[in-house]
Amino acid sequence: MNSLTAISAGPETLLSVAGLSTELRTRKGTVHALHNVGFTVRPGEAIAIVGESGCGKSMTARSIMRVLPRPIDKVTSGHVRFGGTDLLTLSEAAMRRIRGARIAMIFQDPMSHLDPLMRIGDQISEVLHAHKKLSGEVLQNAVRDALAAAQIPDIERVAGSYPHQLSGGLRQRALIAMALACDPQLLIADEPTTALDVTTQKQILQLLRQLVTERQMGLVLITHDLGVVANICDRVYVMYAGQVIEHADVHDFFDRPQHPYSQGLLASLKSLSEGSERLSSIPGAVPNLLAPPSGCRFRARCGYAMDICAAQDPAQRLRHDNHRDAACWLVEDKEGTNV
Ligand SMILES: Nc1ncnc2c1ncn2[C@@H]1O[C@H](COP(=O)(O)OP(=O)(O)OP(=O)(O)O)[C@@H](O)[C@H]1O
Repeated sequence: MNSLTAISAGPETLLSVAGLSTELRTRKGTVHALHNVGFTVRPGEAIAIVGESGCGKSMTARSIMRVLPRPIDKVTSGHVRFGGTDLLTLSEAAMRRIRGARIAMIFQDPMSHLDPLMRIGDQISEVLHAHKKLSGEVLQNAVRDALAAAQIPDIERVAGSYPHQLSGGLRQRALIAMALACDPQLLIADEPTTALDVTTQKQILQLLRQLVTERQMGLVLITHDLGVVANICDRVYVMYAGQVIEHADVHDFFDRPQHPYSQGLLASLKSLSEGSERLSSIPGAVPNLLAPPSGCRFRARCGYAMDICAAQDPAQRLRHDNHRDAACWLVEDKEGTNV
C-alpha cells in the first residue's frame, strides 16, 4: 500500500478498508476486479457505494466478508480493519464468528438467502443459537425482538411462515430481522430494495436509516440508484472499473460532483426524475477488467480527456483521508499532493 492510500483509522472508525485489491483467476484470464479500493465507516454512519453494473460494488462487499465467487483462484490484498483486527488475516473459523454476528449482510433477493424449507422464526432461532448460544424462552423472546426491530407487523404469523408465504417486502424485512438478530455493529446491504415496489422501497430504506441512528450501527449501502443514496446516506463513494474514483459528503456530492463520471451519473438521475423523453446516459461501456486500460480507466468515455489521462492513473493520488476527493486530473489538488 502506498502512503497516499493510507487511511486514518481513528477510534471513531468502525471499518477501514485500504489498498483493497482483488483478482479472480478465471479460465479466460485474470479479472482485476478491484484495485486499491479504500473507504471508512464510522458508528452511526451510512455510506453508499455507487456505480454502474460491473464496477466492483458487490466484489468489494464480498472481499470484505471473504465470500468471493469461485473462479479457479482468487487473491485479495490490502487491509480491512474492523474492531482492531485485519479481517484479511483471520482464520476462516474466526471469520465465521464475525459473519452474521458482528457484520451482517442483506441482499437484493431475499429468496436466495432464506431457506425455503424452514419457517422464518426457526431460521432466526438458528442464527441466534449458533452465534449467541441462546435457547428456550430467552431464544424465543430474542426472535420476537429481532422481528419487531425489523418492524414486522404480525410477528407470530411471520415467524410461523415459510418464505414463499410472504410478500417481497416482508421477506426483505425477515432477512433484515435475521441480520439484526445478533445486534451487528456493521450492516452491508447489497441492492436491498431493487426488487421491491416504490412504496416498500421507501419503507425499507427508512427502516435502515432508523436502525443506523438508533443502534449506532454502521451501514454500507451498495446501489446503482443515486435516488436511494440521497435519502439515507451520509457519505458517498463512487466506483468505476474496480476503483473508487470519488468520495464526498452526500450534500457536497449532489451539489457539486467533481469527477466527470459522477457528473454523468447525476445527469442520468436528473433526466429520469424530470421525465425527460430521452434518458441521458454516459455513452460507452465499462472497460473489460480482464485487461484494464492504462491511465484513467474512464478516459475513453470522458469528454474532457487530456494527454495525462492516458499516461498516468489519477486514482493513484486519491486520498481517502481527505474530506472529499476525486481521481481526476481536472480536479485541483488543494492538499498539494499532485504528482
Ligand atoms: N464469478 C465471477 N467470475 C469472473 N468475473 C467476475 C465474477 N463475478 C464478478 N466478476 C467481475 O468482477 C467485476 C466486478 O463485478 P461486481 O459484481 O462487483 O460488479 P457490481 O458493481 O456489483 O455490478 P452489479 O451492480 O451488476 O452487481 C466485473 O468486471 C465482473 O465481470
